[in-house]
Order: sequence, then C-alpha cells, then structure tokens
Amino acid sequence: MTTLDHPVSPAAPPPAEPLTSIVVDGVSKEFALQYQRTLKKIALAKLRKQKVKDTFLALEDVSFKVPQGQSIALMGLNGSGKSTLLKLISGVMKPDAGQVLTRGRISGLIATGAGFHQQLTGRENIFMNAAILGMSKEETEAKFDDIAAFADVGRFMDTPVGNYSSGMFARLGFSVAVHVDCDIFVADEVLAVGDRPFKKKCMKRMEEIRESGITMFYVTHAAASVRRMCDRVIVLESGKVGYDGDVDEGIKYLHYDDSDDEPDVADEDSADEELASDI
Ligand SMILES: Nc1ncnc2c1ncn2[C@@H]1O[C@H](COP(=O)(O)OP(=O)(O)OP(=O)(O)O)[C@@H](O)[C@H]1O
Repeated sequence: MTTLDHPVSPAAPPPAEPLTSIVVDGVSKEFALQYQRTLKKIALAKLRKQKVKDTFLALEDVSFKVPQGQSIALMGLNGSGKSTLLKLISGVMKPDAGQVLTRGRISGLIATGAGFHQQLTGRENIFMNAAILGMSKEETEAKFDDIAAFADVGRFMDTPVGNYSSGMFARLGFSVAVHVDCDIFVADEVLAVGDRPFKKKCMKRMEEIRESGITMFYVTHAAASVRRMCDRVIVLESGKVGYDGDVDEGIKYLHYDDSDDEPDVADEDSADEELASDI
C-alpha cells in the first residue's frame, strides 16, 4: 500500500472537490493452496504424481476510486474476496499486481481481536492495540476512559483477554478502533458480533464517524444498515467487481430484498431493519 500525498488536516480549508481517499488500481491477489501439509505427505503425493499445491486468484483486476468522506458497503457472497480487499486497503497485505493508494491514517477492525495478546489484560491490550493503530501513549491515556466505557467489559478490564468471551473480545477491539483519529475507517462485518445493545452502539458510532467526514469502507450483508449508512455499494463476485454504484440498485442487484427469502433470513433482515430504525 502506498500513501497519497497530503493527509487530510483538520486545519486545512475545505477543498471545492473532495480529495481522493482511496485508489484501487488493477489490483489482483493470488493465494497458494497447499494440498499436503507434511513432508511425508508431499513426498507421497509427488510419487503418486498428485498435485501438492495450486494457486487461487482471490482478487482479479479490481479498480475503483473513493472520494474523501464517502461511505461504501462492500458486499458479495462468502469467499468473493471482501476481506482480502479490506486487508489490501488497510495495508495488512500487499497486492500481487496493481496498486492501492490511501490518504491519511487508517483505523478499523479487520478481524476480531487481531493484534490482541491473550496473556495481556484488557487494559494492556488497549494500549498495545492503540499503538499499532498509530496512537501515542498520551493520546491513549487521554481517551482511555472513553474506550473502556464503550467496551463496557466491567471488572474484566484487568484480567487477561484470553478469558474473555468472543463478544467481549470484539467489543474491546471495536472500541479501540473507533477512538482512533483517522481519515479512513475500514471494518469487516462489525455488526455480526456483539449483542443487540452493543450493535446499536456500534451503528450509532459508525454514523458519527460517517458524519464527521471520514471515509468509511465496510463489509456487511445487512441491507437496512447499508441503506442507512452508505452512499455507494461495491459488490464483489469471485474476486471481480460485479457492481459499483447506487445503494438501492446494489441491494436489488444482490436480490437482498427478495420476498421469497427463507423465514430465518427474513427474520434476520427485519431485525436489521428494526436495529437501523431504533437508532
Ligand atoms: N491466506 C489465504 N490463503 C489461501 N486462500 C485464502 C487466504 N485468504 C483468503 N483465501 C481465499 O480467498 C477467497 C476470498 O476470501 P475472503 O476472506 O476475502 O472472502 P470474503 O468475501 O471476505 O468471504 P466471507 O464473506 O466468507 O468472509 C476465499 O476462497 C478464501 O478461501
């Protein structure tokens, strides 16, 4: 990942045209699929003239630009390449072809608990995670009470996160991510974790992030929250951009509004609708 010049400064006068926040230009990412794990199995497979490894193109020639302040829902079926694209944008991974350019500081949540150390306490992990996201110790100290209040893990703040439930883990990670001053916020299915009150709090916070002019790029399957929070939908299909444009058209494109959904899927959708309207 390369950085675009001139990070957004709060002191800068508002430009006539929004600055470009993210450029994804002809990006491809290939993964190696290892069929045999041990040396013995590899040797046996080679003797039997079986394939020991293969490659898989998770992203193929993906291109788009995002203006500063736009809020994008990255959608698509399981395995279509959403998380991989998010990792390339956040700089966790490098593309094999093409380039990704971003402007300013990036924060967000790529994987629940990524960068957390099981043996360290919630408090220690907040400081470590915040440092990874580019916050100084003083900055973290100043925001610590807000981060702790948002995570709301109570007395568990001073116990090792290895003893946390998966929801508590997610709350802590999300809480640090949303308290970082950033220009781009990326998030992978944040609303898929946590209980209902926490989901509500996350959505509210994400709305605040959006309203503050931060570029948002997040993966979701929830049509109602996309309608509420996004200006644009990008749909990935087997690693390629299948759709890029208006939100309502994007949801239609995905058939997420079809009335012949399975009952449990319809329930999930109406819960999402309810959650979005609750806020
Ligand atoms: N490190 C890796 N090694 C090999 N294959 C990988 C790796 N990471 C991802 N893949 C493969 O790349 C494809 C895209 O994965 P990715 O996680 O980006 O999809 P996704 O759209 O986020 O899926 P989901 O909705 O299930 O989270 C999948 O087939 C996955 O198995």
